[in-house]
Amino acid sequence: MAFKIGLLGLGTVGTGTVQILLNPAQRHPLVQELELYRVGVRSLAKPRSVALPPSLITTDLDAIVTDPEVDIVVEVIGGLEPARSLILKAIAHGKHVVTANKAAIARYGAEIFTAAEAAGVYVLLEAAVGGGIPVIEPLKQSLCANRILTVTGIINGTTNYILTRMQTEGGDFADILADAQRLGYAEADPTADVDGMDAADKIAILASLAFGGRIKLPEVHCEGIRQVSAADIAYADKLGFVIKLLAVAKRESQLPTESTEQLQLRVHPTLVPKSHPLASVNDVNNAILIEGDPIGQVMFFGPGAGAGPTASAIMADILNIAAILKVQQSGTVRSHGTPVLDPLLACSHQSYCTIVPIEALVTRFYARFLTRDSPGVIGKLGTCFGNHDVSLESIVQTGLRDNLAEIVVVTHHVREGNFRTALDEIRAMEAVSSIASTLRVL
Ligand SMILES: NC(=O)C1=CN([C@@H]2O[C@H](COP(=O)(O)OP(=O)(O)OC[C@H]3O[C@@H](n4cnc5c(N)ncnc54)[C@H](OP(=O)(O)O)[C@@H]3O)[C@@H](O)[C@H]2O)C=CC1
Ligand SMILES: N[C@@H](CC=O)C(=O)O
Ligand code: NA
Repeated sequence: MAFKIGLLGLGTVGTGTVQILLNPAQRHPLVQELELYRVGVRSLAKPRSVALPPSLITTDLDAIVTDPEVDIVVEVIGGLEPARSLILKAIAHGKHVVTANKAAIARYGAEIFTAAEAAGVYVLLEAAVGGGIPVIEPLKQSLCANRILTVTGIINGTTNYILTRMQTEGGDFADILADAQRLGYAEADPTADVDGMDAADKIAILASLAFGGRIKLPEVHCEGIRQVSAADIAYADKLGFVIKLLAVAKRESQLPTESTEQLQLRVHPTLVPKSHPLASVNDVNNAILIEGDPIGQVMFFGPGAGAGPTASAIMADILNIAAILKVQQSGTVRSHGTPVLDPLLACSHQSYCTIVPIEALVTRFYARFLTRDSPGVIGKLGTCFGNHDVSLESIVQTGLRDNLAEIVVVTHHVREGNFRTALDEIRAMEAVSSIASTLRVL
């Protein structure tokens, strides 16, 4: 008997998923036991790049998630509503759910997973982070014996694509973003990509899995790439760095004996040393570097967006569920009432993680100043930083821009609050025209 799939959405990811479902040859034999039963869309009139019988397609998505015949609902419509309500309704009707929707999971994960636990169904989301890269399942299963210390990732394909092209060809931001949209990488509203919110959603999901607690999304510090200029990219290059939008989740207390469990959780453009493994992750590729005890460092790398890669992750989740259903059907697993869920696949956190405020963060910074070209300015900047306990690794005048001296500073590890206070004082100095940019350094 085939497992029936109710697919919500036939856009980039939905189409990629249908292409796999309709072409099972040379894939896992279980793919042949899946039946594309209904497909929900917004517009029946829209031309589709996959040929499906019109009777399969409907605009009544409610009817799909409540249909007693459907075993697995695949939600790839995106956005918050009606995605959230449809997922909850599917769960209430005993359906397992597969979703790529990091925005909905990062905001409503607590509600969704609590409902799934009560109903005894799985909600799987491999496609939601890192597109085609297997990272959710490895975190839940292959790495589950580790104490995770840090998760550092390039987890937005659109911004990595934009930064890579700005770096290599110095192209125009708007043109490159339009290319990312055309290639199906960007969200329906690309603001979420460009301003870091998409990466914030994803790091919240990864942190929850890595550190075993729920995350309040507004506590994730989030900066996007709009302020990254061609000048910063050029200076970073001269100093031996590339600029990447990094998402970081880090346990503050590295010792298991320390009682307070606090996390750093942040997304921001970062100067990454060219020798670092994340520096060479280019274009739409994503990479997630995980440090755990006892494994050490392990990096997951691959295509972070696009139809085929994301559909690969969706299909992995569908097949995981189908495999469990098959075992249950064969009678080797008996369940009474609500089925018992596989604890490594399900998600049952109850408590919230504590996030450290960004002012308390200790990190390195790069800053670029435009000042009057007069004697003593570098000294004044250095003294001000020193007064606030901000130790400098380098301070150089790089040249003149618009008749102003351009001074670039790289700090040692400093407390963010101290650095910001020093900047406030520097901004008020008569000789300082502007602080053109500040970026963190890995
Ligand atoms: N694109 C990518 O590379 C990746 C996307 N994701 C996630 O996957 C999800 C889907 O993304 P993507 O495929 O790019 O999105 P698209 O915009 O390409 O497709 C969305 C699909 O959902 C349908 N849809 C949207 N809203 C409704 C609604 N209210 N009622 C009925 N149907 C609706 C649309 O119908 P119609 O076709 O009729 O307009 C369309 O078929 C998102 O959550 C996204 O974040 C995750 C990883 C990578
Ligand atoms: N818009 C996202 C798509 C995948 O999650 C991205 O660019 O990474
Ligand atoms: Na993934």
